[in-house]
Amino acid sequence: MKIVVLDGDVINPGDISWAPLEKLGEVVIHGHTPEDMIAARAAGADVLVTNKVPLRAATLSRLPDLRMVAVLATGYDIIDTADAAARGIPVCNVVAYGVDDVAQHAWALLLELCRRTSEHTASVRAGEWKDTWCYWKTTPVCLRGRTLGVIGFGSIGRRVGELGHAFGMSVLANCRTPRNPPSYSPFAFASTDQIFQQADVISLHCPLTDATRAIINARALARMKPGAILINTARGPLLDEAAVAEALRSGALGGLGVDVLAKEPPTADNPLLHTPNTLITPHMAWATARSRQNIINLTAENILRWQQGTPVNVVNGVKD
Ligand SMILES: NC(=O)C1=CN([C@@H]2O[C@H](COP(=O)(O)OP(=O)(O)OC[C@H]3O[C@@H](n4cnc5c(N)ncnc54)[C@H](O)[C@@H]3O)[C@@H](O)[C@H]2O)C=CC1
Ligand SMILES: O=C(O)C(=O)COP(=O)(O)O
Repeated sequence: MKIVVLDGDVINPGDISWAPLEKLGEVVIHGHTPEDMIAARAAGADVLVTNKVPLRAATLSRLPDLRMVAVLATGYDIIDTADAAARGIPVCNVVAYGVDDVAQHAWALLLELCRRTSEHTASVRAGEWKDTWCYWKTTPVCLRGRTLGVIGFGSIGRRVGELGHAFGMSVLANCRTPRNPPSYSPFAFASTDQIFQQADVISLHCPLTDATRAIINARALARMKPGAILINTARGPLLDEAAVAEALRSGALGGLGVDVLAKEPPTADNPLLHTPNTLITPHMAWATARSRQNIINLTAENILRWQQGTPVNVVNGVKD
């Protein structure tokens, strides 16, 4: 069994172990693979392991040896899963490897937008704390009593909701199939429209699909409460970035905290690089050593279960 990792550098810069994968067969690990080198590197591989190297239909058509794809992530929008299914190739993702990491990161962005600790530290360091015992550059925001809208109420969205409840917020949640409401209150399942209209804070935790692409567009922004805060730790293309930038510039949107952008790394003309009240982190919500090791462990488990004929976490319905 030959297993080829197309892009191992980000997930494992050397501080965690590939051993669980290496137990499964001959493993070749590439740091990164440009799209035009995928076919050559995949030659003879039964399993391709990818973190962010895309496997689109045109690429899959050039990989006759391929029998299984293992994604080193939860989000699998980089794979043409329908085309893989048509070729009988199962695609497996990693579920719930770092729920607390991503939820905590969403909250780090939100709390920073409400409290601006870095901005005030910079101000103090710049010598601006003088003549008075207290000052602020932006009025602090308290979240108790406000409404948190969570779009995508799976593993991460649910944890973000729990944290919202702990901060005294009412929680509204939107997902495809509303079920198993949490036990805390106030909580309600809601449509995206209700969330746009009622939430003071909106946090995105749905996958990127045709249904969710640009879910935050000019129309959605126009329905939001003036000064609402938007958090996106899911996928960049969930936002129409130009429309969000305009809403930030006009003040209609009070703050934006994102860990993901439509294009990563961003090009210099990304409109969110220059908007006010904006925090951007470089797709690192997931990246604790524990979570990265969890991904490798769970990917090895996905490959093992597929080898044994009892695949799990198959996202494109191919069961053998
Ligand atoms: N920034 C980062 O480092 C990370 C980002 N992610 C992103 O977060 C996303 C969520 O991760 P998990 O909570 O683990 O996934 P999950 O699969 O547990 O939850 C996703 C939820 O979204 C819902 N959903 C699907 N389509 C929807 C739609 N059209 N409208 C509303 N809700 C919809 C599903 O019903 C489910 O409740 C992933 O898809 C991934 O893109 C995940 C891990 C790390
Ligand atoms: O799991 C995901 O979907 C993430 O976004 C973060 O992890 P990744 O960079 O994709 O390995």
